[in-house]
Amino acid sequence: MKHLAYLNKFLYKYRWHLIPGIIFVTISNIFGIIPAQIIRIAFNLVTENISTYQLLNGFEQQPMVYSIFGSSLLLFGTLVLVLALLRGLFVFFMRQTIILMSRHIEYDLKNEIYAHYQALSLAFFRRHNTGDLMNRVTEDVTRVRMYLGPAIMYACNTVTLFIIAIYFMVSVNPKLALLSLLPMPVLALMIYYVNNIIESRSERIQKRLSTLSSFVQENFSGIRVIKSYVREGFVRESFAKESDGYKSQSMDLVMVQALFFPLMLLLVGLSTIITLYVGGVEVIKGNITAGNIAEFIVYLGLLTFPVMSLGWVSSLVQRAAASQKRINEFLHEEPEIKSINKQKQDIKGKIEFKNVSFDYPDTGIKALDDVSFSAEPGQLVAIIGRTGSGKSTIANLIMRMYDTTGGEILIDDKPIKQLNLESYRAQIGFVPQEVFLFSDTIANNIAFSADVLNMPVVEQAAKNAAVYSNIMEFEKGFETMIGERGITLSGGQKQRVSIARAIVKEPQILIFDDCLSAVDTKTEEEILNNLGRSMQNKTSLIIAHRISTIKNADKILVMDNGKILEQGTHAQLMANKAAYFELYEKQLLEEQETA
Ligand SMILES: Nc1ncnc2c1ncn2[C@@H]1O[C@H](COP(=O)(O)OP(=O)(O)OP(=O)(O)O)[C@@H](O)[C@H]1O
Repeated sequence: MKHLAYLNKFLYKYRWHLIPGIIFVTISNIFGIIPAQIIRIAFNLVTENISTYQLLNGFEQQPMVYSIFGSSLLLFGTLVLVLALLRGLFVFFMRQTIILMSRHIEYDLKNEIYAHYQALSLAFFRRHNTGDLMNRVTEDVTRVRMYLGPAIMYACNTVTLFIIAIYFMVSVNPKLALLSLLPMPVLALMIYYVNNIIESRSERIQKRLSTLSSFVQENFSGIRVIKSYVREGFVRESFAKESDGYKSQSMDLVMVQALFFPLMLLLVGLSTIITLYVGGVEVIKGNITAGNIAEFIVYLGLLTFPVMSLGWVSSLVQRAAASQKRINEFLHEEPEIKSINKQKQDIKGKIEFKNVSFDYPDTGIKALDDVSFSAEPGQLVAIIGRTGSGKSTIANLIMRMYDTTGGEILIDDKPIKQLNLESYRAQIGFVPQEVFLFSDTIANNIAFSADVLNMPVVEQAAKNAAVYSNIMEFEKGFETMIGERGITLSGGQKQRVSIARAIVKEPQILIFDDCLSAVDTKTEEEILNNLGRSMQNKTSLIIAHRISTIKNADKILVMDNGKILEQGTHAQLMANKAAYFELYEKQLLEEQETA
C-alpha cells in the first residue's frame, strides 16, 4: 500500500473532483435506501387495507376504501420511480467526478513516466526490453487507474451504503439484521479469492496472447525469409501449437468463471431465505411487520453488489500497488549520464581522447582500451578496422551516450562531462549504423531536429546527401510517407535520408557510423565532396570499411580489438606498410577479382 502513497499528490491535485464525488456517492445511496422504507409502508398498507376492505364487505364505503388504497399505491409507486431516477442522476454525477478524475490522473501519470523515460540514458534502454517499458506506460498505468477510479468509487459506495443500510436494519430488528447479513462476509471472501484466481489466469492468458502476437508480428516481418526458405508449413504448425496453448488457458478461465456466478447467486439466495424465515417468525411473534421483511429484502438487494465489490476492490488495490511499485522503480531511476552544467554553450568541435578505456556496463565487454587521438575543427578523421573493433563505441562516447570507464574525453579542451549535455548533443550530427526512419513524411524525417519545418534548408540537405533527385521522382516528393504507413525506401535511399537529417542541423561535429555502405562509390564521392564544402571549419568523423571512402581524410585511425593500431594520413599509413597497408592490398585484390 505504501507504493500507492505516491498517487496522493494527484488525489490532492484533483480534490475538487474527489470531494464532490464522495458527496454524490452518499446522496445516491440515500436515494437508494428511501425506496426500501416506502416499500415497507406500501406493504403494510396493503396488508391493513385488505383486512379493512374485507371488513367492509357489503357496505357502501367499500369502493371508496378501494379507490383510496389504489391511489396511495400509485403514489408510492411514482415516488419509488422518482427516487430511482434521482439515484441514477447522482450515480451519473458520481461517475462524472471520480472516474473523470482517474482519467485525468492516468493522463498525468503516463506523461510523467514518458518524460522520465526520455531523460534516462541509453544503458537503461539496453537493460530493459521494449515490451517491458511499454507495459509500464500502458498496462501498469491502467491498473493504477482502476484503483483511482472504480476502486475508490466502489469503496466509498460500499462504506456509505453499509453505514446507512445497517443503521436502518438494526433499528428495525438487530437479530434479523445480524442473521440476514451472515452470508455477506463469506460472499466477500469468496469473491476476493475467486477474483484473484480469475486475475492470475487472465494474466497468463494475456502473456500467452502477447507471445502469440509477437510470433505473428515477427513472422509477418520476416515473411520474405520464411518464403524463400520454404518454412511456411513449419511456421503454420508452430502457430497452431502456440494457439493451442492459448486455447487451453482460456478454457481454465472459463471454468472458474462458470463456477463463480452460481456460487454467488447461492449465497445471495441464502441471505434472502434467512430473512424470510427469521423475519416470518418475528412477524408471527409480532415484533416486526410484513412490510419490514420486504424492506429487508430491498436492503439485501442493495448490499449485494457493494459486498461483491469489496472483494473485487481489494484485489484491484493489491494489483494497483504492485503496478505502482514497478512504476516507482522506474520513476526513481536516475539517469546515468548527468548534465551538471545548466549553461548552454557553443562548441568549436575539437575532440580529444586521452587514454580512453570503456567497458560496456551490461556485458562487461572491454570495447576500448587506452585509446588516444585528437581531431581539430575543420578536420576529417576516419576510423577503419575489423567488425567489433570498437569504432561505433568511439562514436557513442563522443555523443556521450555512455561515460568512459578510464581516461578522459575533451571537447574544445574541456572535459566532456562539464558541457551542458542537451546543447552539446544539439550541435552534433549523428548518422547511426542502423538507419531509423519514422513513419512520417520524408520532409519531417529530414527536419527531425528542428521545431519548424524550413523547406529550402531541408531541400539543400537532401541535395548535399545526394538523395534530392530520388525524392523528386516520388509522386508526392518530400511529402511522401515512409515506413509502415507509406513506401519502402531502398537501403541506400534510407542511408542518404538519414545523412540529410544529420547535416540539416549544420552541426559542429558530424559523425557517420558506417552509413555509406549501401551507396555506390560515385554517390559516396559526391556526398563526401558536398560535406567537404559544408563542413569547413567543423569536425567530421567517418567510420567506414572501404578505404576508398576515407583515403582523403586528414587523419585515419586503424582499430583492432579496442586499440588504435596506427594513425596518420593515407600516405603515412601506406608508407608504414603495416595493418592499413595490408588492408589496402586486400581490398585492392578483392576489387580486381570482382572487376
Ligand atoms: N550496447 C552494447 N552493449 C554491450 N556490448 C556492446 C554494445 N555495443 C557493442 N558492444 C560490444 O563492444 C565491442 C565493440 O563494438 P563496436 O560496435 O564498437 O564495434 P564496431 O567496430 O563498430 O563494429 P562494426 O564494424 O561491426 O560496427 C563488440 O565486442 C561488441 O560486441
